Amino acid sequence: MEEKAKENGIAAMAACYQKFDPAAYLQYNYTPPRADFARKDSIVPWKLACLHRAFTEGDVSGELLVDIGSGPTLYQVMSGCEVFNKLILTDFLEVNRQELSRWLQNEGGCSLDWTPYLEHVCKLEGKRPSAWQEKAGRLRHVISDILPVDVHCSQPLAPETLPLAGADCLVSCFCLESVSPDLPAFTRALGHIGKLLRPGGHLLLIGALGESYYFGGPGVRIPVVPLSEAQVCDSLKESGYTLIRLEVYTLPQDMHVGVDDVTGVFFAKAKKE
Ligand SMILES: C[S@@+](CC[C@H](N)C(=O)[O-])C[C@H]1O[C@@H](n2cnc3c(N)ncnc32)[C@H](O)[C@@H]1O
Ligand SMILES: O=[N+]([O-])c1ccc2c(c1)CN[C@@H](CO)C2
Repeated sequence: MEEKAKENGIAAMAACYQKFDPAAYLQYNYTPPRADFARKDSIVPWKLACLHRAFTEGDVSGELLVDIGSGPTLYQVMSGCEVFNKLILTDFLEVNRQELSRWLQNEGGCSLDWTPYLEHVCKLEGKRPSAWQEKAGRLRHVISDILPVDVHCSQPLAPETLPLAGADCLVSCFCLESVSPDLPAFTRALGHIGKLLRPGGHLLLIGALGESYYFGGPGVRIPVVPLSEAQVCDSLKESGYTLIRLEVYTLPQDMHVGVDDVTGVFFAKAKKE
């Protein structure tokens, strides 16, 4: 595809995000039924279990963890914050970075109460749920920056952000396929973020399968690259990763809540070659 068409597709996606509504997005995806800690088949507990296992099975280590496309959410780093001493959150939109900063400053005004998430991850770690306050304190202690990011740039973060060797681990959830105009752009973005990762570092990637759109707020319809498992595996391989594990969650009927047409969620643990 010639350069102008690529640029137009990326610009169109950026325009879609100008009306993204963090509070609505959190309401749609991070409250019951999709985030129901009493249900074994709820999506968020499944994601937290995948992340807990991936961060604690012994092969992931280092100093710096970077979350690409954090949005207004924190669940994705609640296990990783126990393994890394420095954590950088990133997002394309200031409204999301501001939502994260409000939580970090602990001065109220957050759109979602993360306590049930912190309690659930404590339980996964064999701690009593009331240890959630220590976990919140650990998370606030290790988050060093909340920075702008653009995965369509060959350098998604400002160059001085990372040590020369790169990050030791990346996590990215529901970002690349939700911000790319097509599959080639998704694969290019995967390559761009891979350059932030040191050789031998790990990528933990969560994303939507079979999704063609989602609502990022009332009436804010955002197109998504509909991915299959095979396409995820091919894109990882093409972008210089070795796949360690791919897990798939298929949505039960009552997890379809009218905010998207996602059919499944994938969790990939991969290593940069
Ligand atoms: C579907 S949300 C995912 C949020 C969160 N990671 C989660 O797990 O729910 C997609 C995020 O990608 C961000 N985004 C949009 N364009 C982007 C770009 N070009 N590069 C990086 N992130 C982008 C949006 O601001 C939004 O926060
Ligand atoms: O069920 N979930 O936990 C969940 C969380 C976030 C998102 C989805 C599902 C599906 N749509 C994506 C945007 O492409 C965002």
